[in-house]
Amino acid sequence: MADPGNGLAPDLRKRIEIMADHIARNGAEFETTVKQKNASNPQFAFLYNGEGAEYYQQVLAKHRGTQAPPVAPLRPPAPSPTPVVPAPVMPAPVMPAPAPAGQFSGMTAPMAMTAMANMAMPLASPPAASLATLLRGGQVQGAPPVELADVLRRWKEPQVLALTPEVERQLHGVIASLEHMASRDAIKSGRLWIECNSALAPHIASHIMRRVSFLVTCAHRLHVLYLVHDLLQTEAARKEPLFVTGVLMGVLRLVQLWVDRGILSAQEAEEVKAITMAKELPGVLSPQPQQVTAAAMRPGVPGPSQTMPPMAGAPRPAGAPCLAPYGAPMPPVPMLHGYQKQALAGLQQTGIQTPETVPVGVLASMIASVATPGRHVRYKPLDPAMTPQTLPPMEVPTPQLLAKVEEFYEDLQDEVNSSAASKGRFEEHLRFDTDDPFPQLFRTPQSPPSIPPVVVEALRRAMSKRAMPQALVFVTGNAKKLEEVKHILASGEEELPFEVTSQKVDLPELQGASTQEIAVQKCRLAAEHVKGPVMCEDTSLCYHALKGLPGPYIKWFLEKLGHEGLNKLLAGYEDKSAYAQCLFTLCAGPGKEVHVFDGRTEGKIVEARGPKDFGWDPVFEALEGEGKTFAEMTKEAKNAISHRGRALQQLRSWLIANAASFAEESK
Ligand SMILES: O=c1[nH]c(=O)c2ncn([C@@H]3O[C@H](COP(=O)(O)OP(=O)(O)OP(=O)(O)O)[C@@H](O)[C@H]3O)c2[nH]1
Ligand SMILES: [Mg+2]
Repeated sequence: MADPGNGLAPDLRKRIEIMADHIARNGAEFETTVKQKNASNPQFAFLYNGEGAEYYQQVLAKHRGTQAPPVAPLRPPAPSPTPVVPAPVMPAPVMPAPAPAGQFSGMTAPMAMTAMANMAMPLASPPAASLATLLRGGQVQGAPPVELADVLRRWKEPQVLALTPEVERQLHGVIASLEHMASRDAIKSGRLWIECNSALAPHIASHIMRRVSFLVTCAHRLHVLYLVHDLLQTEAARKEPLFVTGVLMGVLRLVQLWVDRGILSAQEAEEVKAITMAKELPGVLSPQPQQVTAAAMRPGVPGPSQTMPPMAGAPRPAGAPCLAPYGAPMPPVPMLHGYQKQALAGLQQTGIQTPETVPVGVLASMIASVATPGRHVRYKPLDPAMTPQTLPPMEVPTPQLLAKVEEFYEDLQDEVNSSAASKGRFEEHLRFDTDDPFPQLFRTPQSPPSIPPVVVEALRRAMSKRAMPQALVFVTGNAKKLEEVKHILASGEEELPFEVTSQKVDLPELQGASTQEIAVQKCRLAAEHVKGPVMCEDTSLCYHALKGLPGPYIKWFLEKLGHEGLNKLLAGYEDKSAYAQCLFTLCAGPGKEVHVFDGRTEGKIVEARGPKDFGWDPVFEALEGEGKTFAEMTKEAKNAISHRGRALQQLRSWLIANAASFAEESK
């Protein structure tokens, strides 16, 4: 087919393309107005089937994703028999669209949260004005005109105050808890946390905004949005909202931003604004919700219950975490191209409408409801059936996690059994517990009165336990070492402030490096492997006559030469002395500092005596061993003087002295 644009003057082509773009974005009323304004302008004859009309229809159809209608033969514009009253047009945006980076900084809490609605979902594109149709199920009458330019002039960006690292860390935890699922519990505890920190609400909201920009999956964004939704709903149900004031202007500005970005047409924005300004929430939706929904869904586009793809421009490499680690530099802001609207599928709308029964994109009306004095929104907690979850398969809870849950419920039960006493203690904690690792969480005057103190206390205790690492993993491939380490730790006077578990991993060991370097490298690998706090050890047997050899390579010497060979190595030397060295290493997690603890025992190499179940024990006679080889000694006697016992004793003392900082480092 011939290109109808061929042969047109370049400037006419350009004019046509620009006009088609504007009209496609701004809708039918915009087109009507432009036509009326240019009825006698030959430069826009293509609007009236004049020169370039076919090309114009083609470009327009391309923008709208439809087929171009056939163009009628050239004819002059028909004079209108009656004067046509121009339809209202959206005022031209007076604010430039902000750059993507930092676009949400400086917003108030609710505004920032509203903006999240904007960012939360890449959705299906309903037909034009379907958003309004879904919202209203009929005409919105009497919406007062909004002087947008005036609103925008008066609206000021609020100052953003920094959060303390501790609060930011806790917020990170709240967001991370929503990565896979917006479970009731996760939403509820997230909301309680924000409420407990309501004095910092605007700060928290802007931080949520910042972090939400970097969440890779839309499911995660959506879940954070549910948290915000729940928070606002709870706020709305309060007589005196904690922090939502002066929201309306922010909402209006956001609507304008949505128009600027092509998310809403001018027509849709006008209707959203009308709803935001309306005195009442819209009534019951259309009696045929299924039909509305079907019309709003585009075939082939995943519905809310299906898996949504990650945001455009932010592909997630396999296995990469959804949430940037706390304190990590943020990656570039994902582009927001591709955001489109969608209705929630399958909503059965009956009875009084609450904001939750309205598709998520309608946060504007929710917030306006909250912000307007005297307007009350019925609170309805999140219903998982109404909140689509795009979940990866659930991980099976680890026995450790289950044990912690068990412990929590035991604590709770204890508290219920002695509630009077616990109440007193709870109040005491509120005032005096300066060691509380989560002070902001439980010491604010606005702790919700609805939470029974026993629950808060149990939660506080559970959380302070969480301040310690769940487990310190001893990584070794050597069962005999593990046996000795367990024995040494169990027999110590002071209990290690960490629960030591073990993982059997044969880690590769550096060659040609010093014993110290080998041990440090081994521990780093272990921390990477475990992704958490670890301890390791590396044992050497060093002959003085051989200037420290075999040293860290004793494992391979022993394997190839056996006990006899280990003796023969010294055949040509008078000096049979040697020392056993154990380097215990400790690391709080991947990339963290490795602490080294060096334990040594002097002795000499002798002919094998005693049980042969552990390494070179039968050929090593310690100076303090009263003539016995390590193999001939009891476990207790060996551990009391052994290289391992000594290194582990140092590690234990260090950990006891540095428990809090190590626990902090391992988070
Ligand atoms: O008689 C012994 N008394 C000990 O007290 C002792 N501690 C370690 N060893 C042996 O010395 C080599 C060290 O190598 P090593 O530190 O790399 O250990 P490993 O590779 O077996 O385990 P790990 O590295 O996974 O922890 C290995 O052959 C160990 O069996 C010992 N022999
Ligand atoms: Mg080894």
